[in-house]
Amino acid sequence: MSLTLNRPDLLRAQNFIDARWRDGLDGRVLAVSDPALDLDFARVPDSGAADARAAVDAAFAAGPAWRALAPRERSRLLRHWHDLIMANQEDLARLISREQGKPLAEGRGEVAYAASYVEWFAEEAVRMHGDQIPSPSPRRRMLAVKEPVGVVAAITPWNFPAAMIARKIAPALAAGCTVVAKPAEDTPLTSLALIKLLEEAGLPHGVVNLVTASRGRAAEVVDEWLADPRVRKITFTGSTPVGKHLARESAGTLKRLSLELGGNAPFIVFEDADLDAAVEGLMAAKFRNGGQTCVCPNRVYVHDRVHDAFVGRLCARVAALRVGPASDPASQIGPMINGRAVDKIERHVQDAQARGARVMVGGDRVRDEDRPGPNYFAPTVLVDVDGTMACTVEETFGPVVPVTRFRDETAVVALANDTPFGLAAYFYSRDPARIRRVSDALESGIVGVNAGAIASESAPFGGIKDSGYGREGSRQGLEDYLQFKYVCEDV
Ligand SMILES: NC(=O)c1ccc[n+]([C@@H]2O[C@H](COP(=O)([O-])OP(=O)(O)OC[C@H]3O[C@@H](n4cnc5c(N)ncnc54)[C@H](O)[C@@H]3O)[C@@H](O)[C@H]2O)c1
Ligand SMILES: O=C[C@H](O)CS(=O)(=O)O
Repeated sequence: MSLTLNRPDLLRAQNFIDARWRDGLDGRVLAVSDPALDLDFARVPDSGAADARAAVDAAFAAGPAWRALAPRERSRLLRHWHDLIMANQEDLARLISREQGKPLAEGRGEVAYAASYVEWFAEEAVRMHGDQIPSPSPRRRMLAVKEPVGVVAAITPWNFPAAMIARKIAPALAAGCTVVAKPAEDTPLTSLALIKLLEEAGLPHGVVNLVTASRGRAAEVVDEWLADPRVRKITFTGSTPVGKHLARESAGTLKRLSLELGGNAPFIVFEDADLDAAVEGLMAAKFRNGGQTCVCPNRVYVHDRVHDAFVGRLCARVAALRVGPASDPASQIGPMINGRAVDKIERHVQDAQARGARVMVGGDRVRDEDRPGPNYFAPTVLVDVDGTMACTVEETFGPVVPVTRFRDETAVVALANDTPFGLAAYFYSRDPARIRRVSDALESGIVGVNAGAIASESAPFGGIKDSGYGREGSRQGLEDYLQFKYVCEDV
């Protein structure tokens, strides 16, 4: 099925380096597949080290002029980019849904979410205030000046192909940095379209450069950036193993790092919770993007006293979810990104069942005339889940809700924290003292209290422990692209 765009020129097939759209230097190409049918529908360059080097050459050369540009001018470019993104929201949503699989309504929502980061940092660009330090002597002037870190390498995942790259490029540009970027091999088209719009917004030559590469050549491209001393920062969103690899390999040139990694979020329903609110919060947090979200609940703990009532209401809502392709406006759960993802989800469900869990809803792949592709999995609720099961230890990254009973607050908080990860955690309670206790005790970068939809450009997004470090969005998000210079002047 062809991809219909109001602006066909937003479907790009080349890298963007030094303000030129160009093929990969060795001519190799990467097919882009539609997860709904597992069929290739587009081609982009399968870039290598030479393309990566050319991107850094351009970004490094563009650095001084971009850094010297008045912050208000950088802000104006970002505001124009924001306006162009929103003016092309439908086309960008279609690209997201086609290459990533999420329902079109979610694609539209992601475009607006991505644009909100661009708008936020258009506003922050003119607020990069340093400090004048009180001097011990009238002859001495002491300043703490904020300066851009320099060339930034941005590497992004497939699950939010617009939002993840927008929330890296926008603060980098606001801070006065230049950028080389590589999107995930499954979803390069959205990033390329966003760069096309950034070019139209007036991006100067070399300020942002994007190369695409296959999974097999991603390391070749990124290793080039890791070894290049001109690259001063890596901002990465993706799996923890790759994040740890980048941290190790960037040590040679002591780059700054922002790592937004994997998660294993607990979702706790206490006996005093508003059960309807908790069900709606779980539905919002769990089934966004079919569960392919780093902050989605991966473990659900429900107090024994309300377990059966909660599970009954939850199962009714989950059973009603419609699974299907983005081309069906009624779809609420799209295909998973690829066969590897579906295999992992199936492995988690079968492992849980083998260890004693019961399937209340779903539990299997879905494939029929309405869902002809191989990448659909039914929204699933498991009960009698325990900590020996893979679905509670590993990030499932799919539409599976594993439910465990608990009776004691201290014990359930210990369970919630019993993971190497620490990105997001959620709980529902109407007891103010408990809300304070549990918010303080949970080991995660983000805590949702009686709230399932927590993402916002104005909040510091990021994790602790094996979920990484650094923050994206908020005032803090700009600091990751800045460094202090202490100026001490005797007059
Ligand atoms: N914390 C967050 O904000 C956040 C957001 C989205 C996804 N994630 C995590 O990402 C994972 C799923 O995304 P994914 O499958 O794209 O992750 P991934 O780590 O496999 O890939 C992420 C990016 O890294 C690149 N990459 C892969 N191997 C590489 C290597 N050896 N060297 C250099 N680059 C390499 C990929 O091409 C891609 O662009 C999940 O664990 C999810 O939790 C985290
Ligand atoms: O998948 C990870 C994303 O960062 C989630 S969110 O869109 O920022 O909530």
